Amino acid sequence: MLKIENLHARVEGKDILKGLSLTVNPGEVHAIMGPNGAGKSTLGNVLSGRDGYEVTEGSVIFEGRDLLALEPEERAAAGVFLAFQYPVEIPGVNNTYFLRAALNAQRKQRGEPELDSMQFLKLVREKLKIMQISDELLHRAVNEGFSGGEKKRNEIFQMAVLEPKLAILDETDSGLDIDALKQVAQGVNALRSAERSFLMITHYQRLLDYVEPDFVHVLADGRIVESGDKTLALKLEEHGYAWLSEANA
Ligand SMILES: Nc1ncnc2c1ncn2[C@@H]1O[C@H](COP(=O)(O)OP(=O)(O)OP(=O)(O)O)[C@@H](O)[C@H]1O
Repeated sequence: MLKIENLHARVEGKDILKGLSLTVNPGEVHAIMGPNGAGKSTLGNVLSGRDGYEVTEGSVIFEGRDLLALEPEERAAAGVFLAFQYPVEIPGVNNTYFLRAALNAQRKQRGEPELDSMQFLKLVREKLKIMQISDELLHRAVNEGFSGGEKKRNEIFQMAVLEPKLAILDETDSGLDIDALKQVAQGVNALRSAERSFLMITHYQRLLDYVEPDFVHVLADGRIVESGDKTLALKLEEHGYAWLSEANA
Protein backbone atom coordinates (compact mmCIF):
# COMPACT_ATOMS: atom_id res chain seq x y z
CA MET A 1 0.00 0.00 0.00
CA LEU A 2 2.73 2.46 1.04
CA LYS A 3 6.36 2.15 0.10
CA ILE A 4 8.72 4.87 1.23
CA GLU A 5 12.25 4.56 -0.06
CA ASN A 6 15.28 6.59 0.96
CA LEU A 7 13.18 9.66 1.71
CA HIS A 8 15.07 12.89 2.31
CA ALA A 9 13.17 16.06 3.21
CA ARG A 10 14.11 19.56 4.21
CA VAL A 11 12.27 22.27 6.12
CA GLU A 12 13.40 25.89 6.09
CA GLY A 13 16.71 24.83 4.55
CA LYS A 14 17.34 22.21 7.27
CA ASP A 15 17.63 18.51 6.40
CA ILE A 16 15.19 16.61 8.62
CA LEU A 17 14.48 13.27 6.95
CA LYS A 18 17.71 11.61 5.92
CA GLY A 19 17.07 8.39 4.09
CA LEU A 20 13.85 7.05 5.62
CA SER A 21 12.50 3.77 4.27
CA LEU A 22 9.27 2.11 5.39
CA THR A 23 6.79 -0.32 3.87
CA VAL A 24 3.20 -0.56 5.09
CA ASN A 25 0.89 -3.28 3.83
CA PRO A 26 -2.91 -3.08 3.84
CA GLY A 27 -4.45 -3.64 7.26
CA GLU A 28 -1.24 -3.07 9.20
CA VAL A 29 -0.77 -0.75 12.14
CA HIS A 30 2.72 0.71 12.45
CA ALA A 31 3.74 2.69 15.52
CA ILE A 32 6.45 5.31 15.03
CA MET A 33 8.31 6.29 18.16
CA GLY A 34 11.48 8.29 18.62
CA PRO A 35 13.10 11.18 20.43
CA ASN A 36 11.87 14.78 20.17
CA GLY A 37 12.90 16.49 16.96
CA ALA A 38 13.69 13.20 15.17
CA GLY A 39 11.40 14.02 12.23
CA LYS A 40 8.21 12.10 13.09
CA SER A 41 5.79 14.97 12.44
CA THR A 42 7.83 15.92 9.39
CA LEU A 43 7.17 12.45 7.98
CA GLY A 44 3.40 12.91 8.48
CA ASN A 45 3.52 16.37 6.94
CA VAL A 46 5.55 15.22 3.93
CA LEU A 47 3.15 12.34 3.29
CA SER A 48 0.08 14.56 3.49
CA GLY A 49 1.70 17.19 1.24
CA ARG A 50 1.86 20.10 3.66
CA ASP A 51 3.40 23.30 2.31
CA GLY A 52 6.98 24.13 3.22
CA TYR A 53 8.35 20.59 3.18
CA GLU A 54 10.78 19.98 0.35
CA VAL A 55 11.56 16.43 -0.69
CA THR A 56 15.15 16.33 -1.95
CA GLU A 57 15.55 12.60 -2.58
CA GLY A 58 13.69 9.30 -2.47
CA SER A 59 10.23 8.10 -3.41
CA VAL A 60 6.83 7.39 -1.90
CA ILE A 61 4.52 5.01 -3.72
CA PHE A 62 0.94 4.83 -2.42
CA GLU A 63 -1.29 2.21 -3.99
CA GLY A 64 0.89 2.14 -7.08
CA ARG A 65 0.91 5.94 -7.52
CA ASP A 66 3.68 8.46 -6.98
CA LEU A 67 2.27 10.15 -3.88
CA LEU A 68 4.76 13.02 -3.98
CA ALA A 69 3.50 14.08 -7.42
CA LEU A 70 -0.04 14.60 -6.07
CA GLU A 71 -1.48 17.82 -4.63
CA PRO A 72 -2.54 17.65 -0.96
CA GLU A 73 -6.25 17.45 -1.89
CA GLU A 74 -5.52 14.67 -4.39
CA ARG A 75 -3.69 12.75 -1.65
CA ALA A 76 -6.68 13.19 0.65
CA ALA A 77 -9.04 11.99 -2.07
CA ALA A 78 -6.74 9.03 -2.68
CA GLY A 79 -7.26 8.10 0.98
CA VAL A 80 -4.43 9.67 2.97
CA PHE A 81 -5.54 11.25 6.24
CA LEU A 82 -3.39 13.11 8.76
CA ALA A 83 -4.64 13.73 12.28
CA PHE A 84 -2.66 16.73 13.45
CA GLN A 85 -0.53 16.91 16.56
CA TYR A 86 -2.02 20.37 17.09
CA PRO A 87 -5.47 20.47 15.45
CA VAL A 88 -6.31 23.93 14.14
CA GLU A 89 -9.30 25.99 15.22
CA ILE A 90 -11.55 27.36 12.49
CA PRO A 91 -13.67 29.98 14.25
CA GLY A 92 -17.10 30.58 12.81
CA VAL A 93 -17.17 27.39 10.74
CA ASN A 94 -19.60 24.81 12.01
CA ASN A 95 -17.98 21.42 12.59
CA THR A 96 -20.69 19.42 10.80
CA TYR A 97 -20.67 21.80 7.84
CA PHE A 98 -16.87 21.57 7.64
CA LEU A 99 -16.91 17.78 7.71
CA ARG A 100 -19.53 17.53 5.01
CA ALA A 101 -17.63 20.00 2.82
CA ALA A 102 -14.42 17.99 3.34
CA LEU A 103 -16.11 14.68 2.58
CA ASN A 104 -17.89 16.02 -0.49
CA ALA A 105 -14.72 17.65 -1.82
CA GLN A 106 -13.03 14.26 -1.62
CA ARG A 107 -15.97 12.45 -3.20
CA LYS A 108 -16.00 14.98 -6.04
CA GLN A 109 -12.27 14.44 -6.66
CA ARG A 110 -12.95 10.70 -6.87
CA GLY A 111 -15.85 11.22 -9.28
CA GLU A 112 -18.40 10.04 -6.69
CA PRO A 113 -21.74 11.78 -6.09
CA GLU A 114 -21.82 14.29 -3.24
CA LEU A 115 -23.91 13.49 -0.16
CA ASP A 116 -26.91 15.72 0.53
CA SER A 117 -27.61 16.82 4.09
CA MET A 118 -29.93 13.90 4.86
CA GLN A 119 -27.45 11.32 3.59
CA PHE A 120 -24.65 13.03 5.47
CA LEU A 121 -26.64 13.14 8.69
CA LYS A 122 -27.30 9.42 8.40
CA LEU A 123 -23.56 8.78 7.97
CA VAL A 124 -22.73 11.00 10.95
CA ARG A 125 -25.23 9.13 13.14
CA GLU A 126 -23.71 5.78 12.15
CA LYS A 127 -20.21 7.02 12.89
CA LEU A 128 -21.19 8.55 16.24
CA LYS A 129 -22.57 5.17 17.23
CA ILE A 130 -19.47 3.25 16.14
CA MET A 131 -17.17 5.75 17.84
CA GLN A 132 -19.37 5.87 20.95
CA ILE A 133 -19.25 9.64 21.19
CA SER A 134 -21.94 12.24 21.69
CA ASP A 135 -22.85 14.76 19.00
CA GLU A 136 -22.27 17.77 21.23
CA LEU A 137 -18.97 18.77 19.55
CA LEU A 138 -20.55 18.69 16.10
CA HIS A 139 -22.70 21.73 16.71
CA ARG A 140 -19.78 23.97 17.59
CA ALA A 141 -17.21 25.73 15.40
CA VAL A 142 -14.32 23.49 14.32
CA ASN A 143 -12.11 22.99 17.37
CA GLU A 144 -12.95 26.45 18.71
CA GLY A 145 -12.67 26.40 22.46
CA PHE A 146 -12.32 22.61 22.41
CA SER A 147 -10.14 21.17 25.16
CA GLY A 148 -6.99 19.35 24.03
CA GLY A 149 -8.73 15.99 24.44
CA GLU A 150 -11.85 17.15 22.60
CA LYS A 151 -9.72 18.27 19.65
CA LYS A 152 -8.09 14.85 19.47
CA ARG A 153 -11.44 13.09 19.65
CA ASN A 154 -12.72 15.37 16.91
CA GLU A 155 -9.77 14.36 14.72
CA ILE A 156 -10.68 10.71 15.19
CA PHE A 157 -14.28 11.48 14.34
CA GLN A 158 -13.16 13.25 11.15
CA MET A 159 -11.17 10.15 10.31
CA ALA A 160 -14.23 7.95 10.85
CA VAL A 161 -16.31 10.07 8.48
CA LEU A 162 -13.62 10.38 5.79
CA GLU A 163 -12.80 6.64 5.88
CA PRO A 164 -9.17 6.93 4.71
CA LYS A 165 -7.06 4.05 3.45
CA LEU A 166 -3.99 5.32 5.27
CA ALA A 167 -4.48 7.17 8.55
CA ILE A 168 -1.52 8.98 10.05
CA LEU A 169 -2.10 9.86 13.68
CA ASP A 170 0.41 12.35 15.03
CA GLU A 171 0.50 12.06 18.81
CA THR A 172 -3.25 11.67 18.93
CA ASP A 173 -2.82 10.20 22.42
CA SER A 174 -0.90 13.09 23.95
CA GLY A 175 -2.80 15.14 26.48
CA LEU A 176 -5.62 12.63 26.78
CA ASP A 177 -6.98 11.52 30.13
CA ILE A 178 -7.34 7.78 30.62
CA ASP A 179 -11.00 7.64 29.57
CA ALA A 180 -10.38 9.76 26.45
CA LEU A 181 -7.35 7.64 25.57
CA LYS A 182 -9.49 4.50 25.74
CA GLN A 183 -12.18 6.20 23.67
CA VAL A 184 -9.70 7.25 20.98
CA ALA A 185 -8.16 3.78 20.97
CA GLN A 186 -11.61 2.22 20.73
CA GLY A 187 -12.29 4.50 17.74
CA VAL A 188 -9.06 3.47 16.03
CA ASN A 189 -9.75 -0.20 16.68
CA ALA A 190 -13.29 0.16 15.32
CA LEU A 191 -11.79 1.54 12.10
CA ARG A 192 -9.15 -1.15 11.72
CA SER A 193 -9.81 -3.30 8.68
CA ALA A 194 -8.00 -5.48 6.18
CA GLU A 195 -7.87 -2.54 3.74
CA ARG A 196 -7.02 0.32 6.10
CA SER A 197 -3.54 0.99 7.47
CA PHE A 198 -2.35 3.22 10.27
CA LEU A 199 0.84 5.08 11.05
CA MET A 200 0.64 6.01 14.72
CA ILE A 201 3.22 8.49 15.92
CA THR A 202 3.41 8.27 19.67
CA HIS A 203 5.70 8.86 22.63
CA TYR A 204 3.90 6.52 24.95
CA GLN A 205 3.74 2.80 25.01
CA ARG A 206 0.42 3.00 26.91
CA LEU A 207 -1.48 3.74 23.67
CA LEU A 208 -0.11 0.49 22.31
CA ASP A 209 -1.72 -1.39 25.21
CA TYR A 210 -5.04 -0.42 23.68
CA VAL A 211 -4.22 -0.35 19.97
CA GLU A 212 -1.94 -3.28 19.34
CA PRO A 213 0.53 -2.45 16.56
CA ASP A 214 1.86 -4.97 14.07
CA PHE A 215 5.19 -3.17 14.00
CA VAL A 216 7.01 -0.61 16.11
CA HIS A 217 9.71 1.57 14.56
CA VAL A 218 12.16 3.99 16.10
CA LEU A 219 12.76 7.13 14.05
CA ALA A 220 15.94 8.92 15.08
CA ASP A 221 17.82 11.63 13.24
CA GLY A 222 15.65 11.39 10.17
CA ARG A 223 15.63 7.66 9.54
CA ILE A 224 14.23 4.43 10.93
CA VAL A 225 16.97 3.00 13.11
CA GLU A 226 15.15 0.04 14.65
CA SER A 227 12.03 -1.98 13.93
CA GLY A 228 10.34 -4.72 15.86
CA ASP A 229 7.05 -5.88 17.29
CA LYS A 230 5.22 -4.36 20.25
CA THR A 231 7.85 -5.64 22.68
CA LEU A 232 10.21 -3.01 21.25
CA ALA A 233 7.94 -0.31 22.71
CA LEU A 234 8.09 -2.00 26.11
CA LYS A 235 11.88 -2.08 25.99
CA LEU A 236 12.00 1.60 25.04
CA GLU A 237 9.66 2.45 27.90
CA GLU A 238 11.94 0.65 30.31
CA HIS A 239 15.34 1.71 29.02
CA GLY A 240 14.85 4.91 26.97
CA TYR A 241 16.38 5.69 23.59
CA ALA A 242 19.96 5.72 24.90
CA TRP A 243 19.66 1.96 25.32
CA LEU A 244 19.13 1.62 21.59
CA SER A 245 22.27 3.50 20.64
CA GLU A 246 24.24 1.50 23.22
CA ALA A 247 22.77 -1.78 21.92
CA ASN A 248 23.64 -0.77 18.35
CA ALA A 249 27.12 0.49 19.19
N1 LIG B 1 8.43 24.68 9.87
C1 LIG B 1 9.61 24.43 10.43
N2 LIG B 1 10.58 25.37 10.49
C2 LIG B 1 11.79 25.11 11.04
N3 LIG B 1 12.14 23.94 11.58
C3 LIG B 1 11.21 22.98 11.56
C4 LIG B 1 9.91 23.14 11.00
N4 LIG B 1 9.21 21.99 11.12
C5 LIG B 1 10.06 21.13 11.75
N5 LIG B 1 11.25 21.72 12.02
C6 LIG B 1 12.39 21.11 12.71
O1 LIG B 1 12.53 19.81 12.24
C7 LIG B 1 12.96 18.94 13.29
C8 LIG B 1 12.03 17.75 13.34
O2 LIG B 1 10.74 18.17 13.77
P1 LIG B 1 9.52 17.18 13.92
O3 LIG B 1 8.36 17.99 14.39
O4 LIG B 1 9.36 16.41 12.67
O5 LIG B 1 10.04 16.20 15.06
P2 LIG B 1 9.26 15.12 15.92
O6 LIG B 1 10.06 13.87 15.84
O7 LIG B 1 7.84 15.05 15.51
O8 LIG B 1 9.40 15.76 17.36
P3 LIG B 1 8.44 15.73 18.68
O9 LIG B 1 8.56 14.35 19.23
O10 LIG B 1 9.10 16.74 19.56
O11 LIG B 1 7.04 16.11 18.25
C9 LIG B 1 12.98 19.78 14.56
O12 LIG B 1 14.31 20.16 14.81
C10 LIG B 1 12.11 20.97 14.19
O13 LIG B 1 12.52 22.13 14.89
